[in-house]
Amino acid sequence: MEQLRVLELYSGIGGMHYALKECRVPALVVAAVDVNTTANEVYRHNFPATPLWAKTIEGLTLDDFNRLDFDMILMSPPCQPFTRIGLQGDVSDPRTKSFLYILDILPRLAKRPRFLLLENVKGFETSSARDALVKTLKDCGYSYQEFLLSPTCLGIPNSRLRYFLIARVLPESFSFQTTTEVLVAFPESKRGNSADRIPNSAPSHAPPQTAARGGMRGDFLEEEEEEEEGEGGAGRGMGRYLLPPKTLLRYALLMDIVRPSCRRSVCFTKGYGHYVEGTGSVLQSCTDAQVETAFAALDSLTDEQKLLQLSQLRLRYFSPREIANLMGFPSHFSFPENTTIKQRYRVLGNSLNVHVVARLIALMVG
Ligand SMILES: C[S@@+](CC[C@H](N)C(=O)[O-])C[C@H]1O[C@@H](n2cnc3c(N)ncnc32)[C@H](O)[C@@H]1O
Repeated sequence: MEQLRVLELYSGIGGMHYALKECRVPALVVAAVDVNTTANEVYRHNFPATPLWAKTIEGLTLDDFNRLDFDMILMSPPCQPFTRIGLQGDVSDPRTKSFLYILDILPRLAKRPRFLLLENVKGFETSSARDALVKTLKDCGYSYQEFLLSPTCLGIPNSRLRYFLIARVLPESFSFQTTTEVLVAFPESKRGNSADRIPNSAPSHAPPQTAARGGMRGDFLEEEEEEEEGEGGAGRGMGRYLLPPKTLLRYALLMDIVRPSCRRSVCFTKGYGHYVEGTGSVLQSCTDAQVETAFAALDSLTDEQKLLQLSQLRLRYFSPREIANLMGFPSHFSFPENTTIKQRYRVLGNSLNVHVVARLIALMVG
């Protein structure tokens, strides 16, 4: 296959770019576009050779698009207009404007891209934005398939249920039978191509199949460096991720606690490390202690006693590196030194599972 020219829209920290590399399709990202300064710094740090356009998508003209002469669009438009906890502003939310602009540009391009992949949150599938996308694709002569997939379906111990759509320009056809239903698992390829083999052959940080057996330890977690910790355990090593006393007291009962041997964790979102409820799991780093004992009769204790009891578990946040591991970022992915921990959580929370998208790209082009 000749090298595909890929346009990465809403590029963030480059989750799509890593997925493209992982699936080993000969491809070149001809431009990545995003307005977020922090995300762009991380992107540039990891992909210094890729042209990064730090501007709004609505700011690109039809000529700009045509000059890029691309074969594939990979995109993750902002998801807030479609989330359950958002206001579900859908197409009337100003954050959907750039996406509608892309739909307006697509039929007017000098050359229709052969492939298109979109990622968004669960909820997008029932939106008017999705209806507009599907209508545009049909009008422009694409076949498409929609999915709701979580990394757990690849044996990765992290939930992140997301909507995906892959499209291919007719008369080219997909290697699997498309359906109008939203698929919740990867379909079997009729061509017996490489889509199913990606996680085995790719140089990924953690082969999902071993993760399914071994839990998080070894494959996803960083070493605990106890000797580096300062007073109270909140030193420079992993101790810096310990939950502060205030958080322990206020939110202990609301947290999703996992042990290193666990094969699950909840979706990490952009507020992780800052807000506790519903933003991601916390890790019980001392496994000698029992959760049941630490939580026993908490109501009857003074704050001081509660803290003493809860601190046996050594509950800590997953580090940004660990979250990147769970999201399938390769071990050579890194952050610029000046990116704060809070910024790291934010941009990771906005990103995607690289292994899931790698599979989808392989399925799309296969
Ligand atoms: C869901 S995140 C995409 C994350 C990306 N796939 C990754 O792996 O990090 C959406 C991104 O779109 C960017 N964005 C939102 N509106 C934009 C616009 N109008 N033009 C360009 N970028 C935009 C945000 O800055 C954010 O980084």
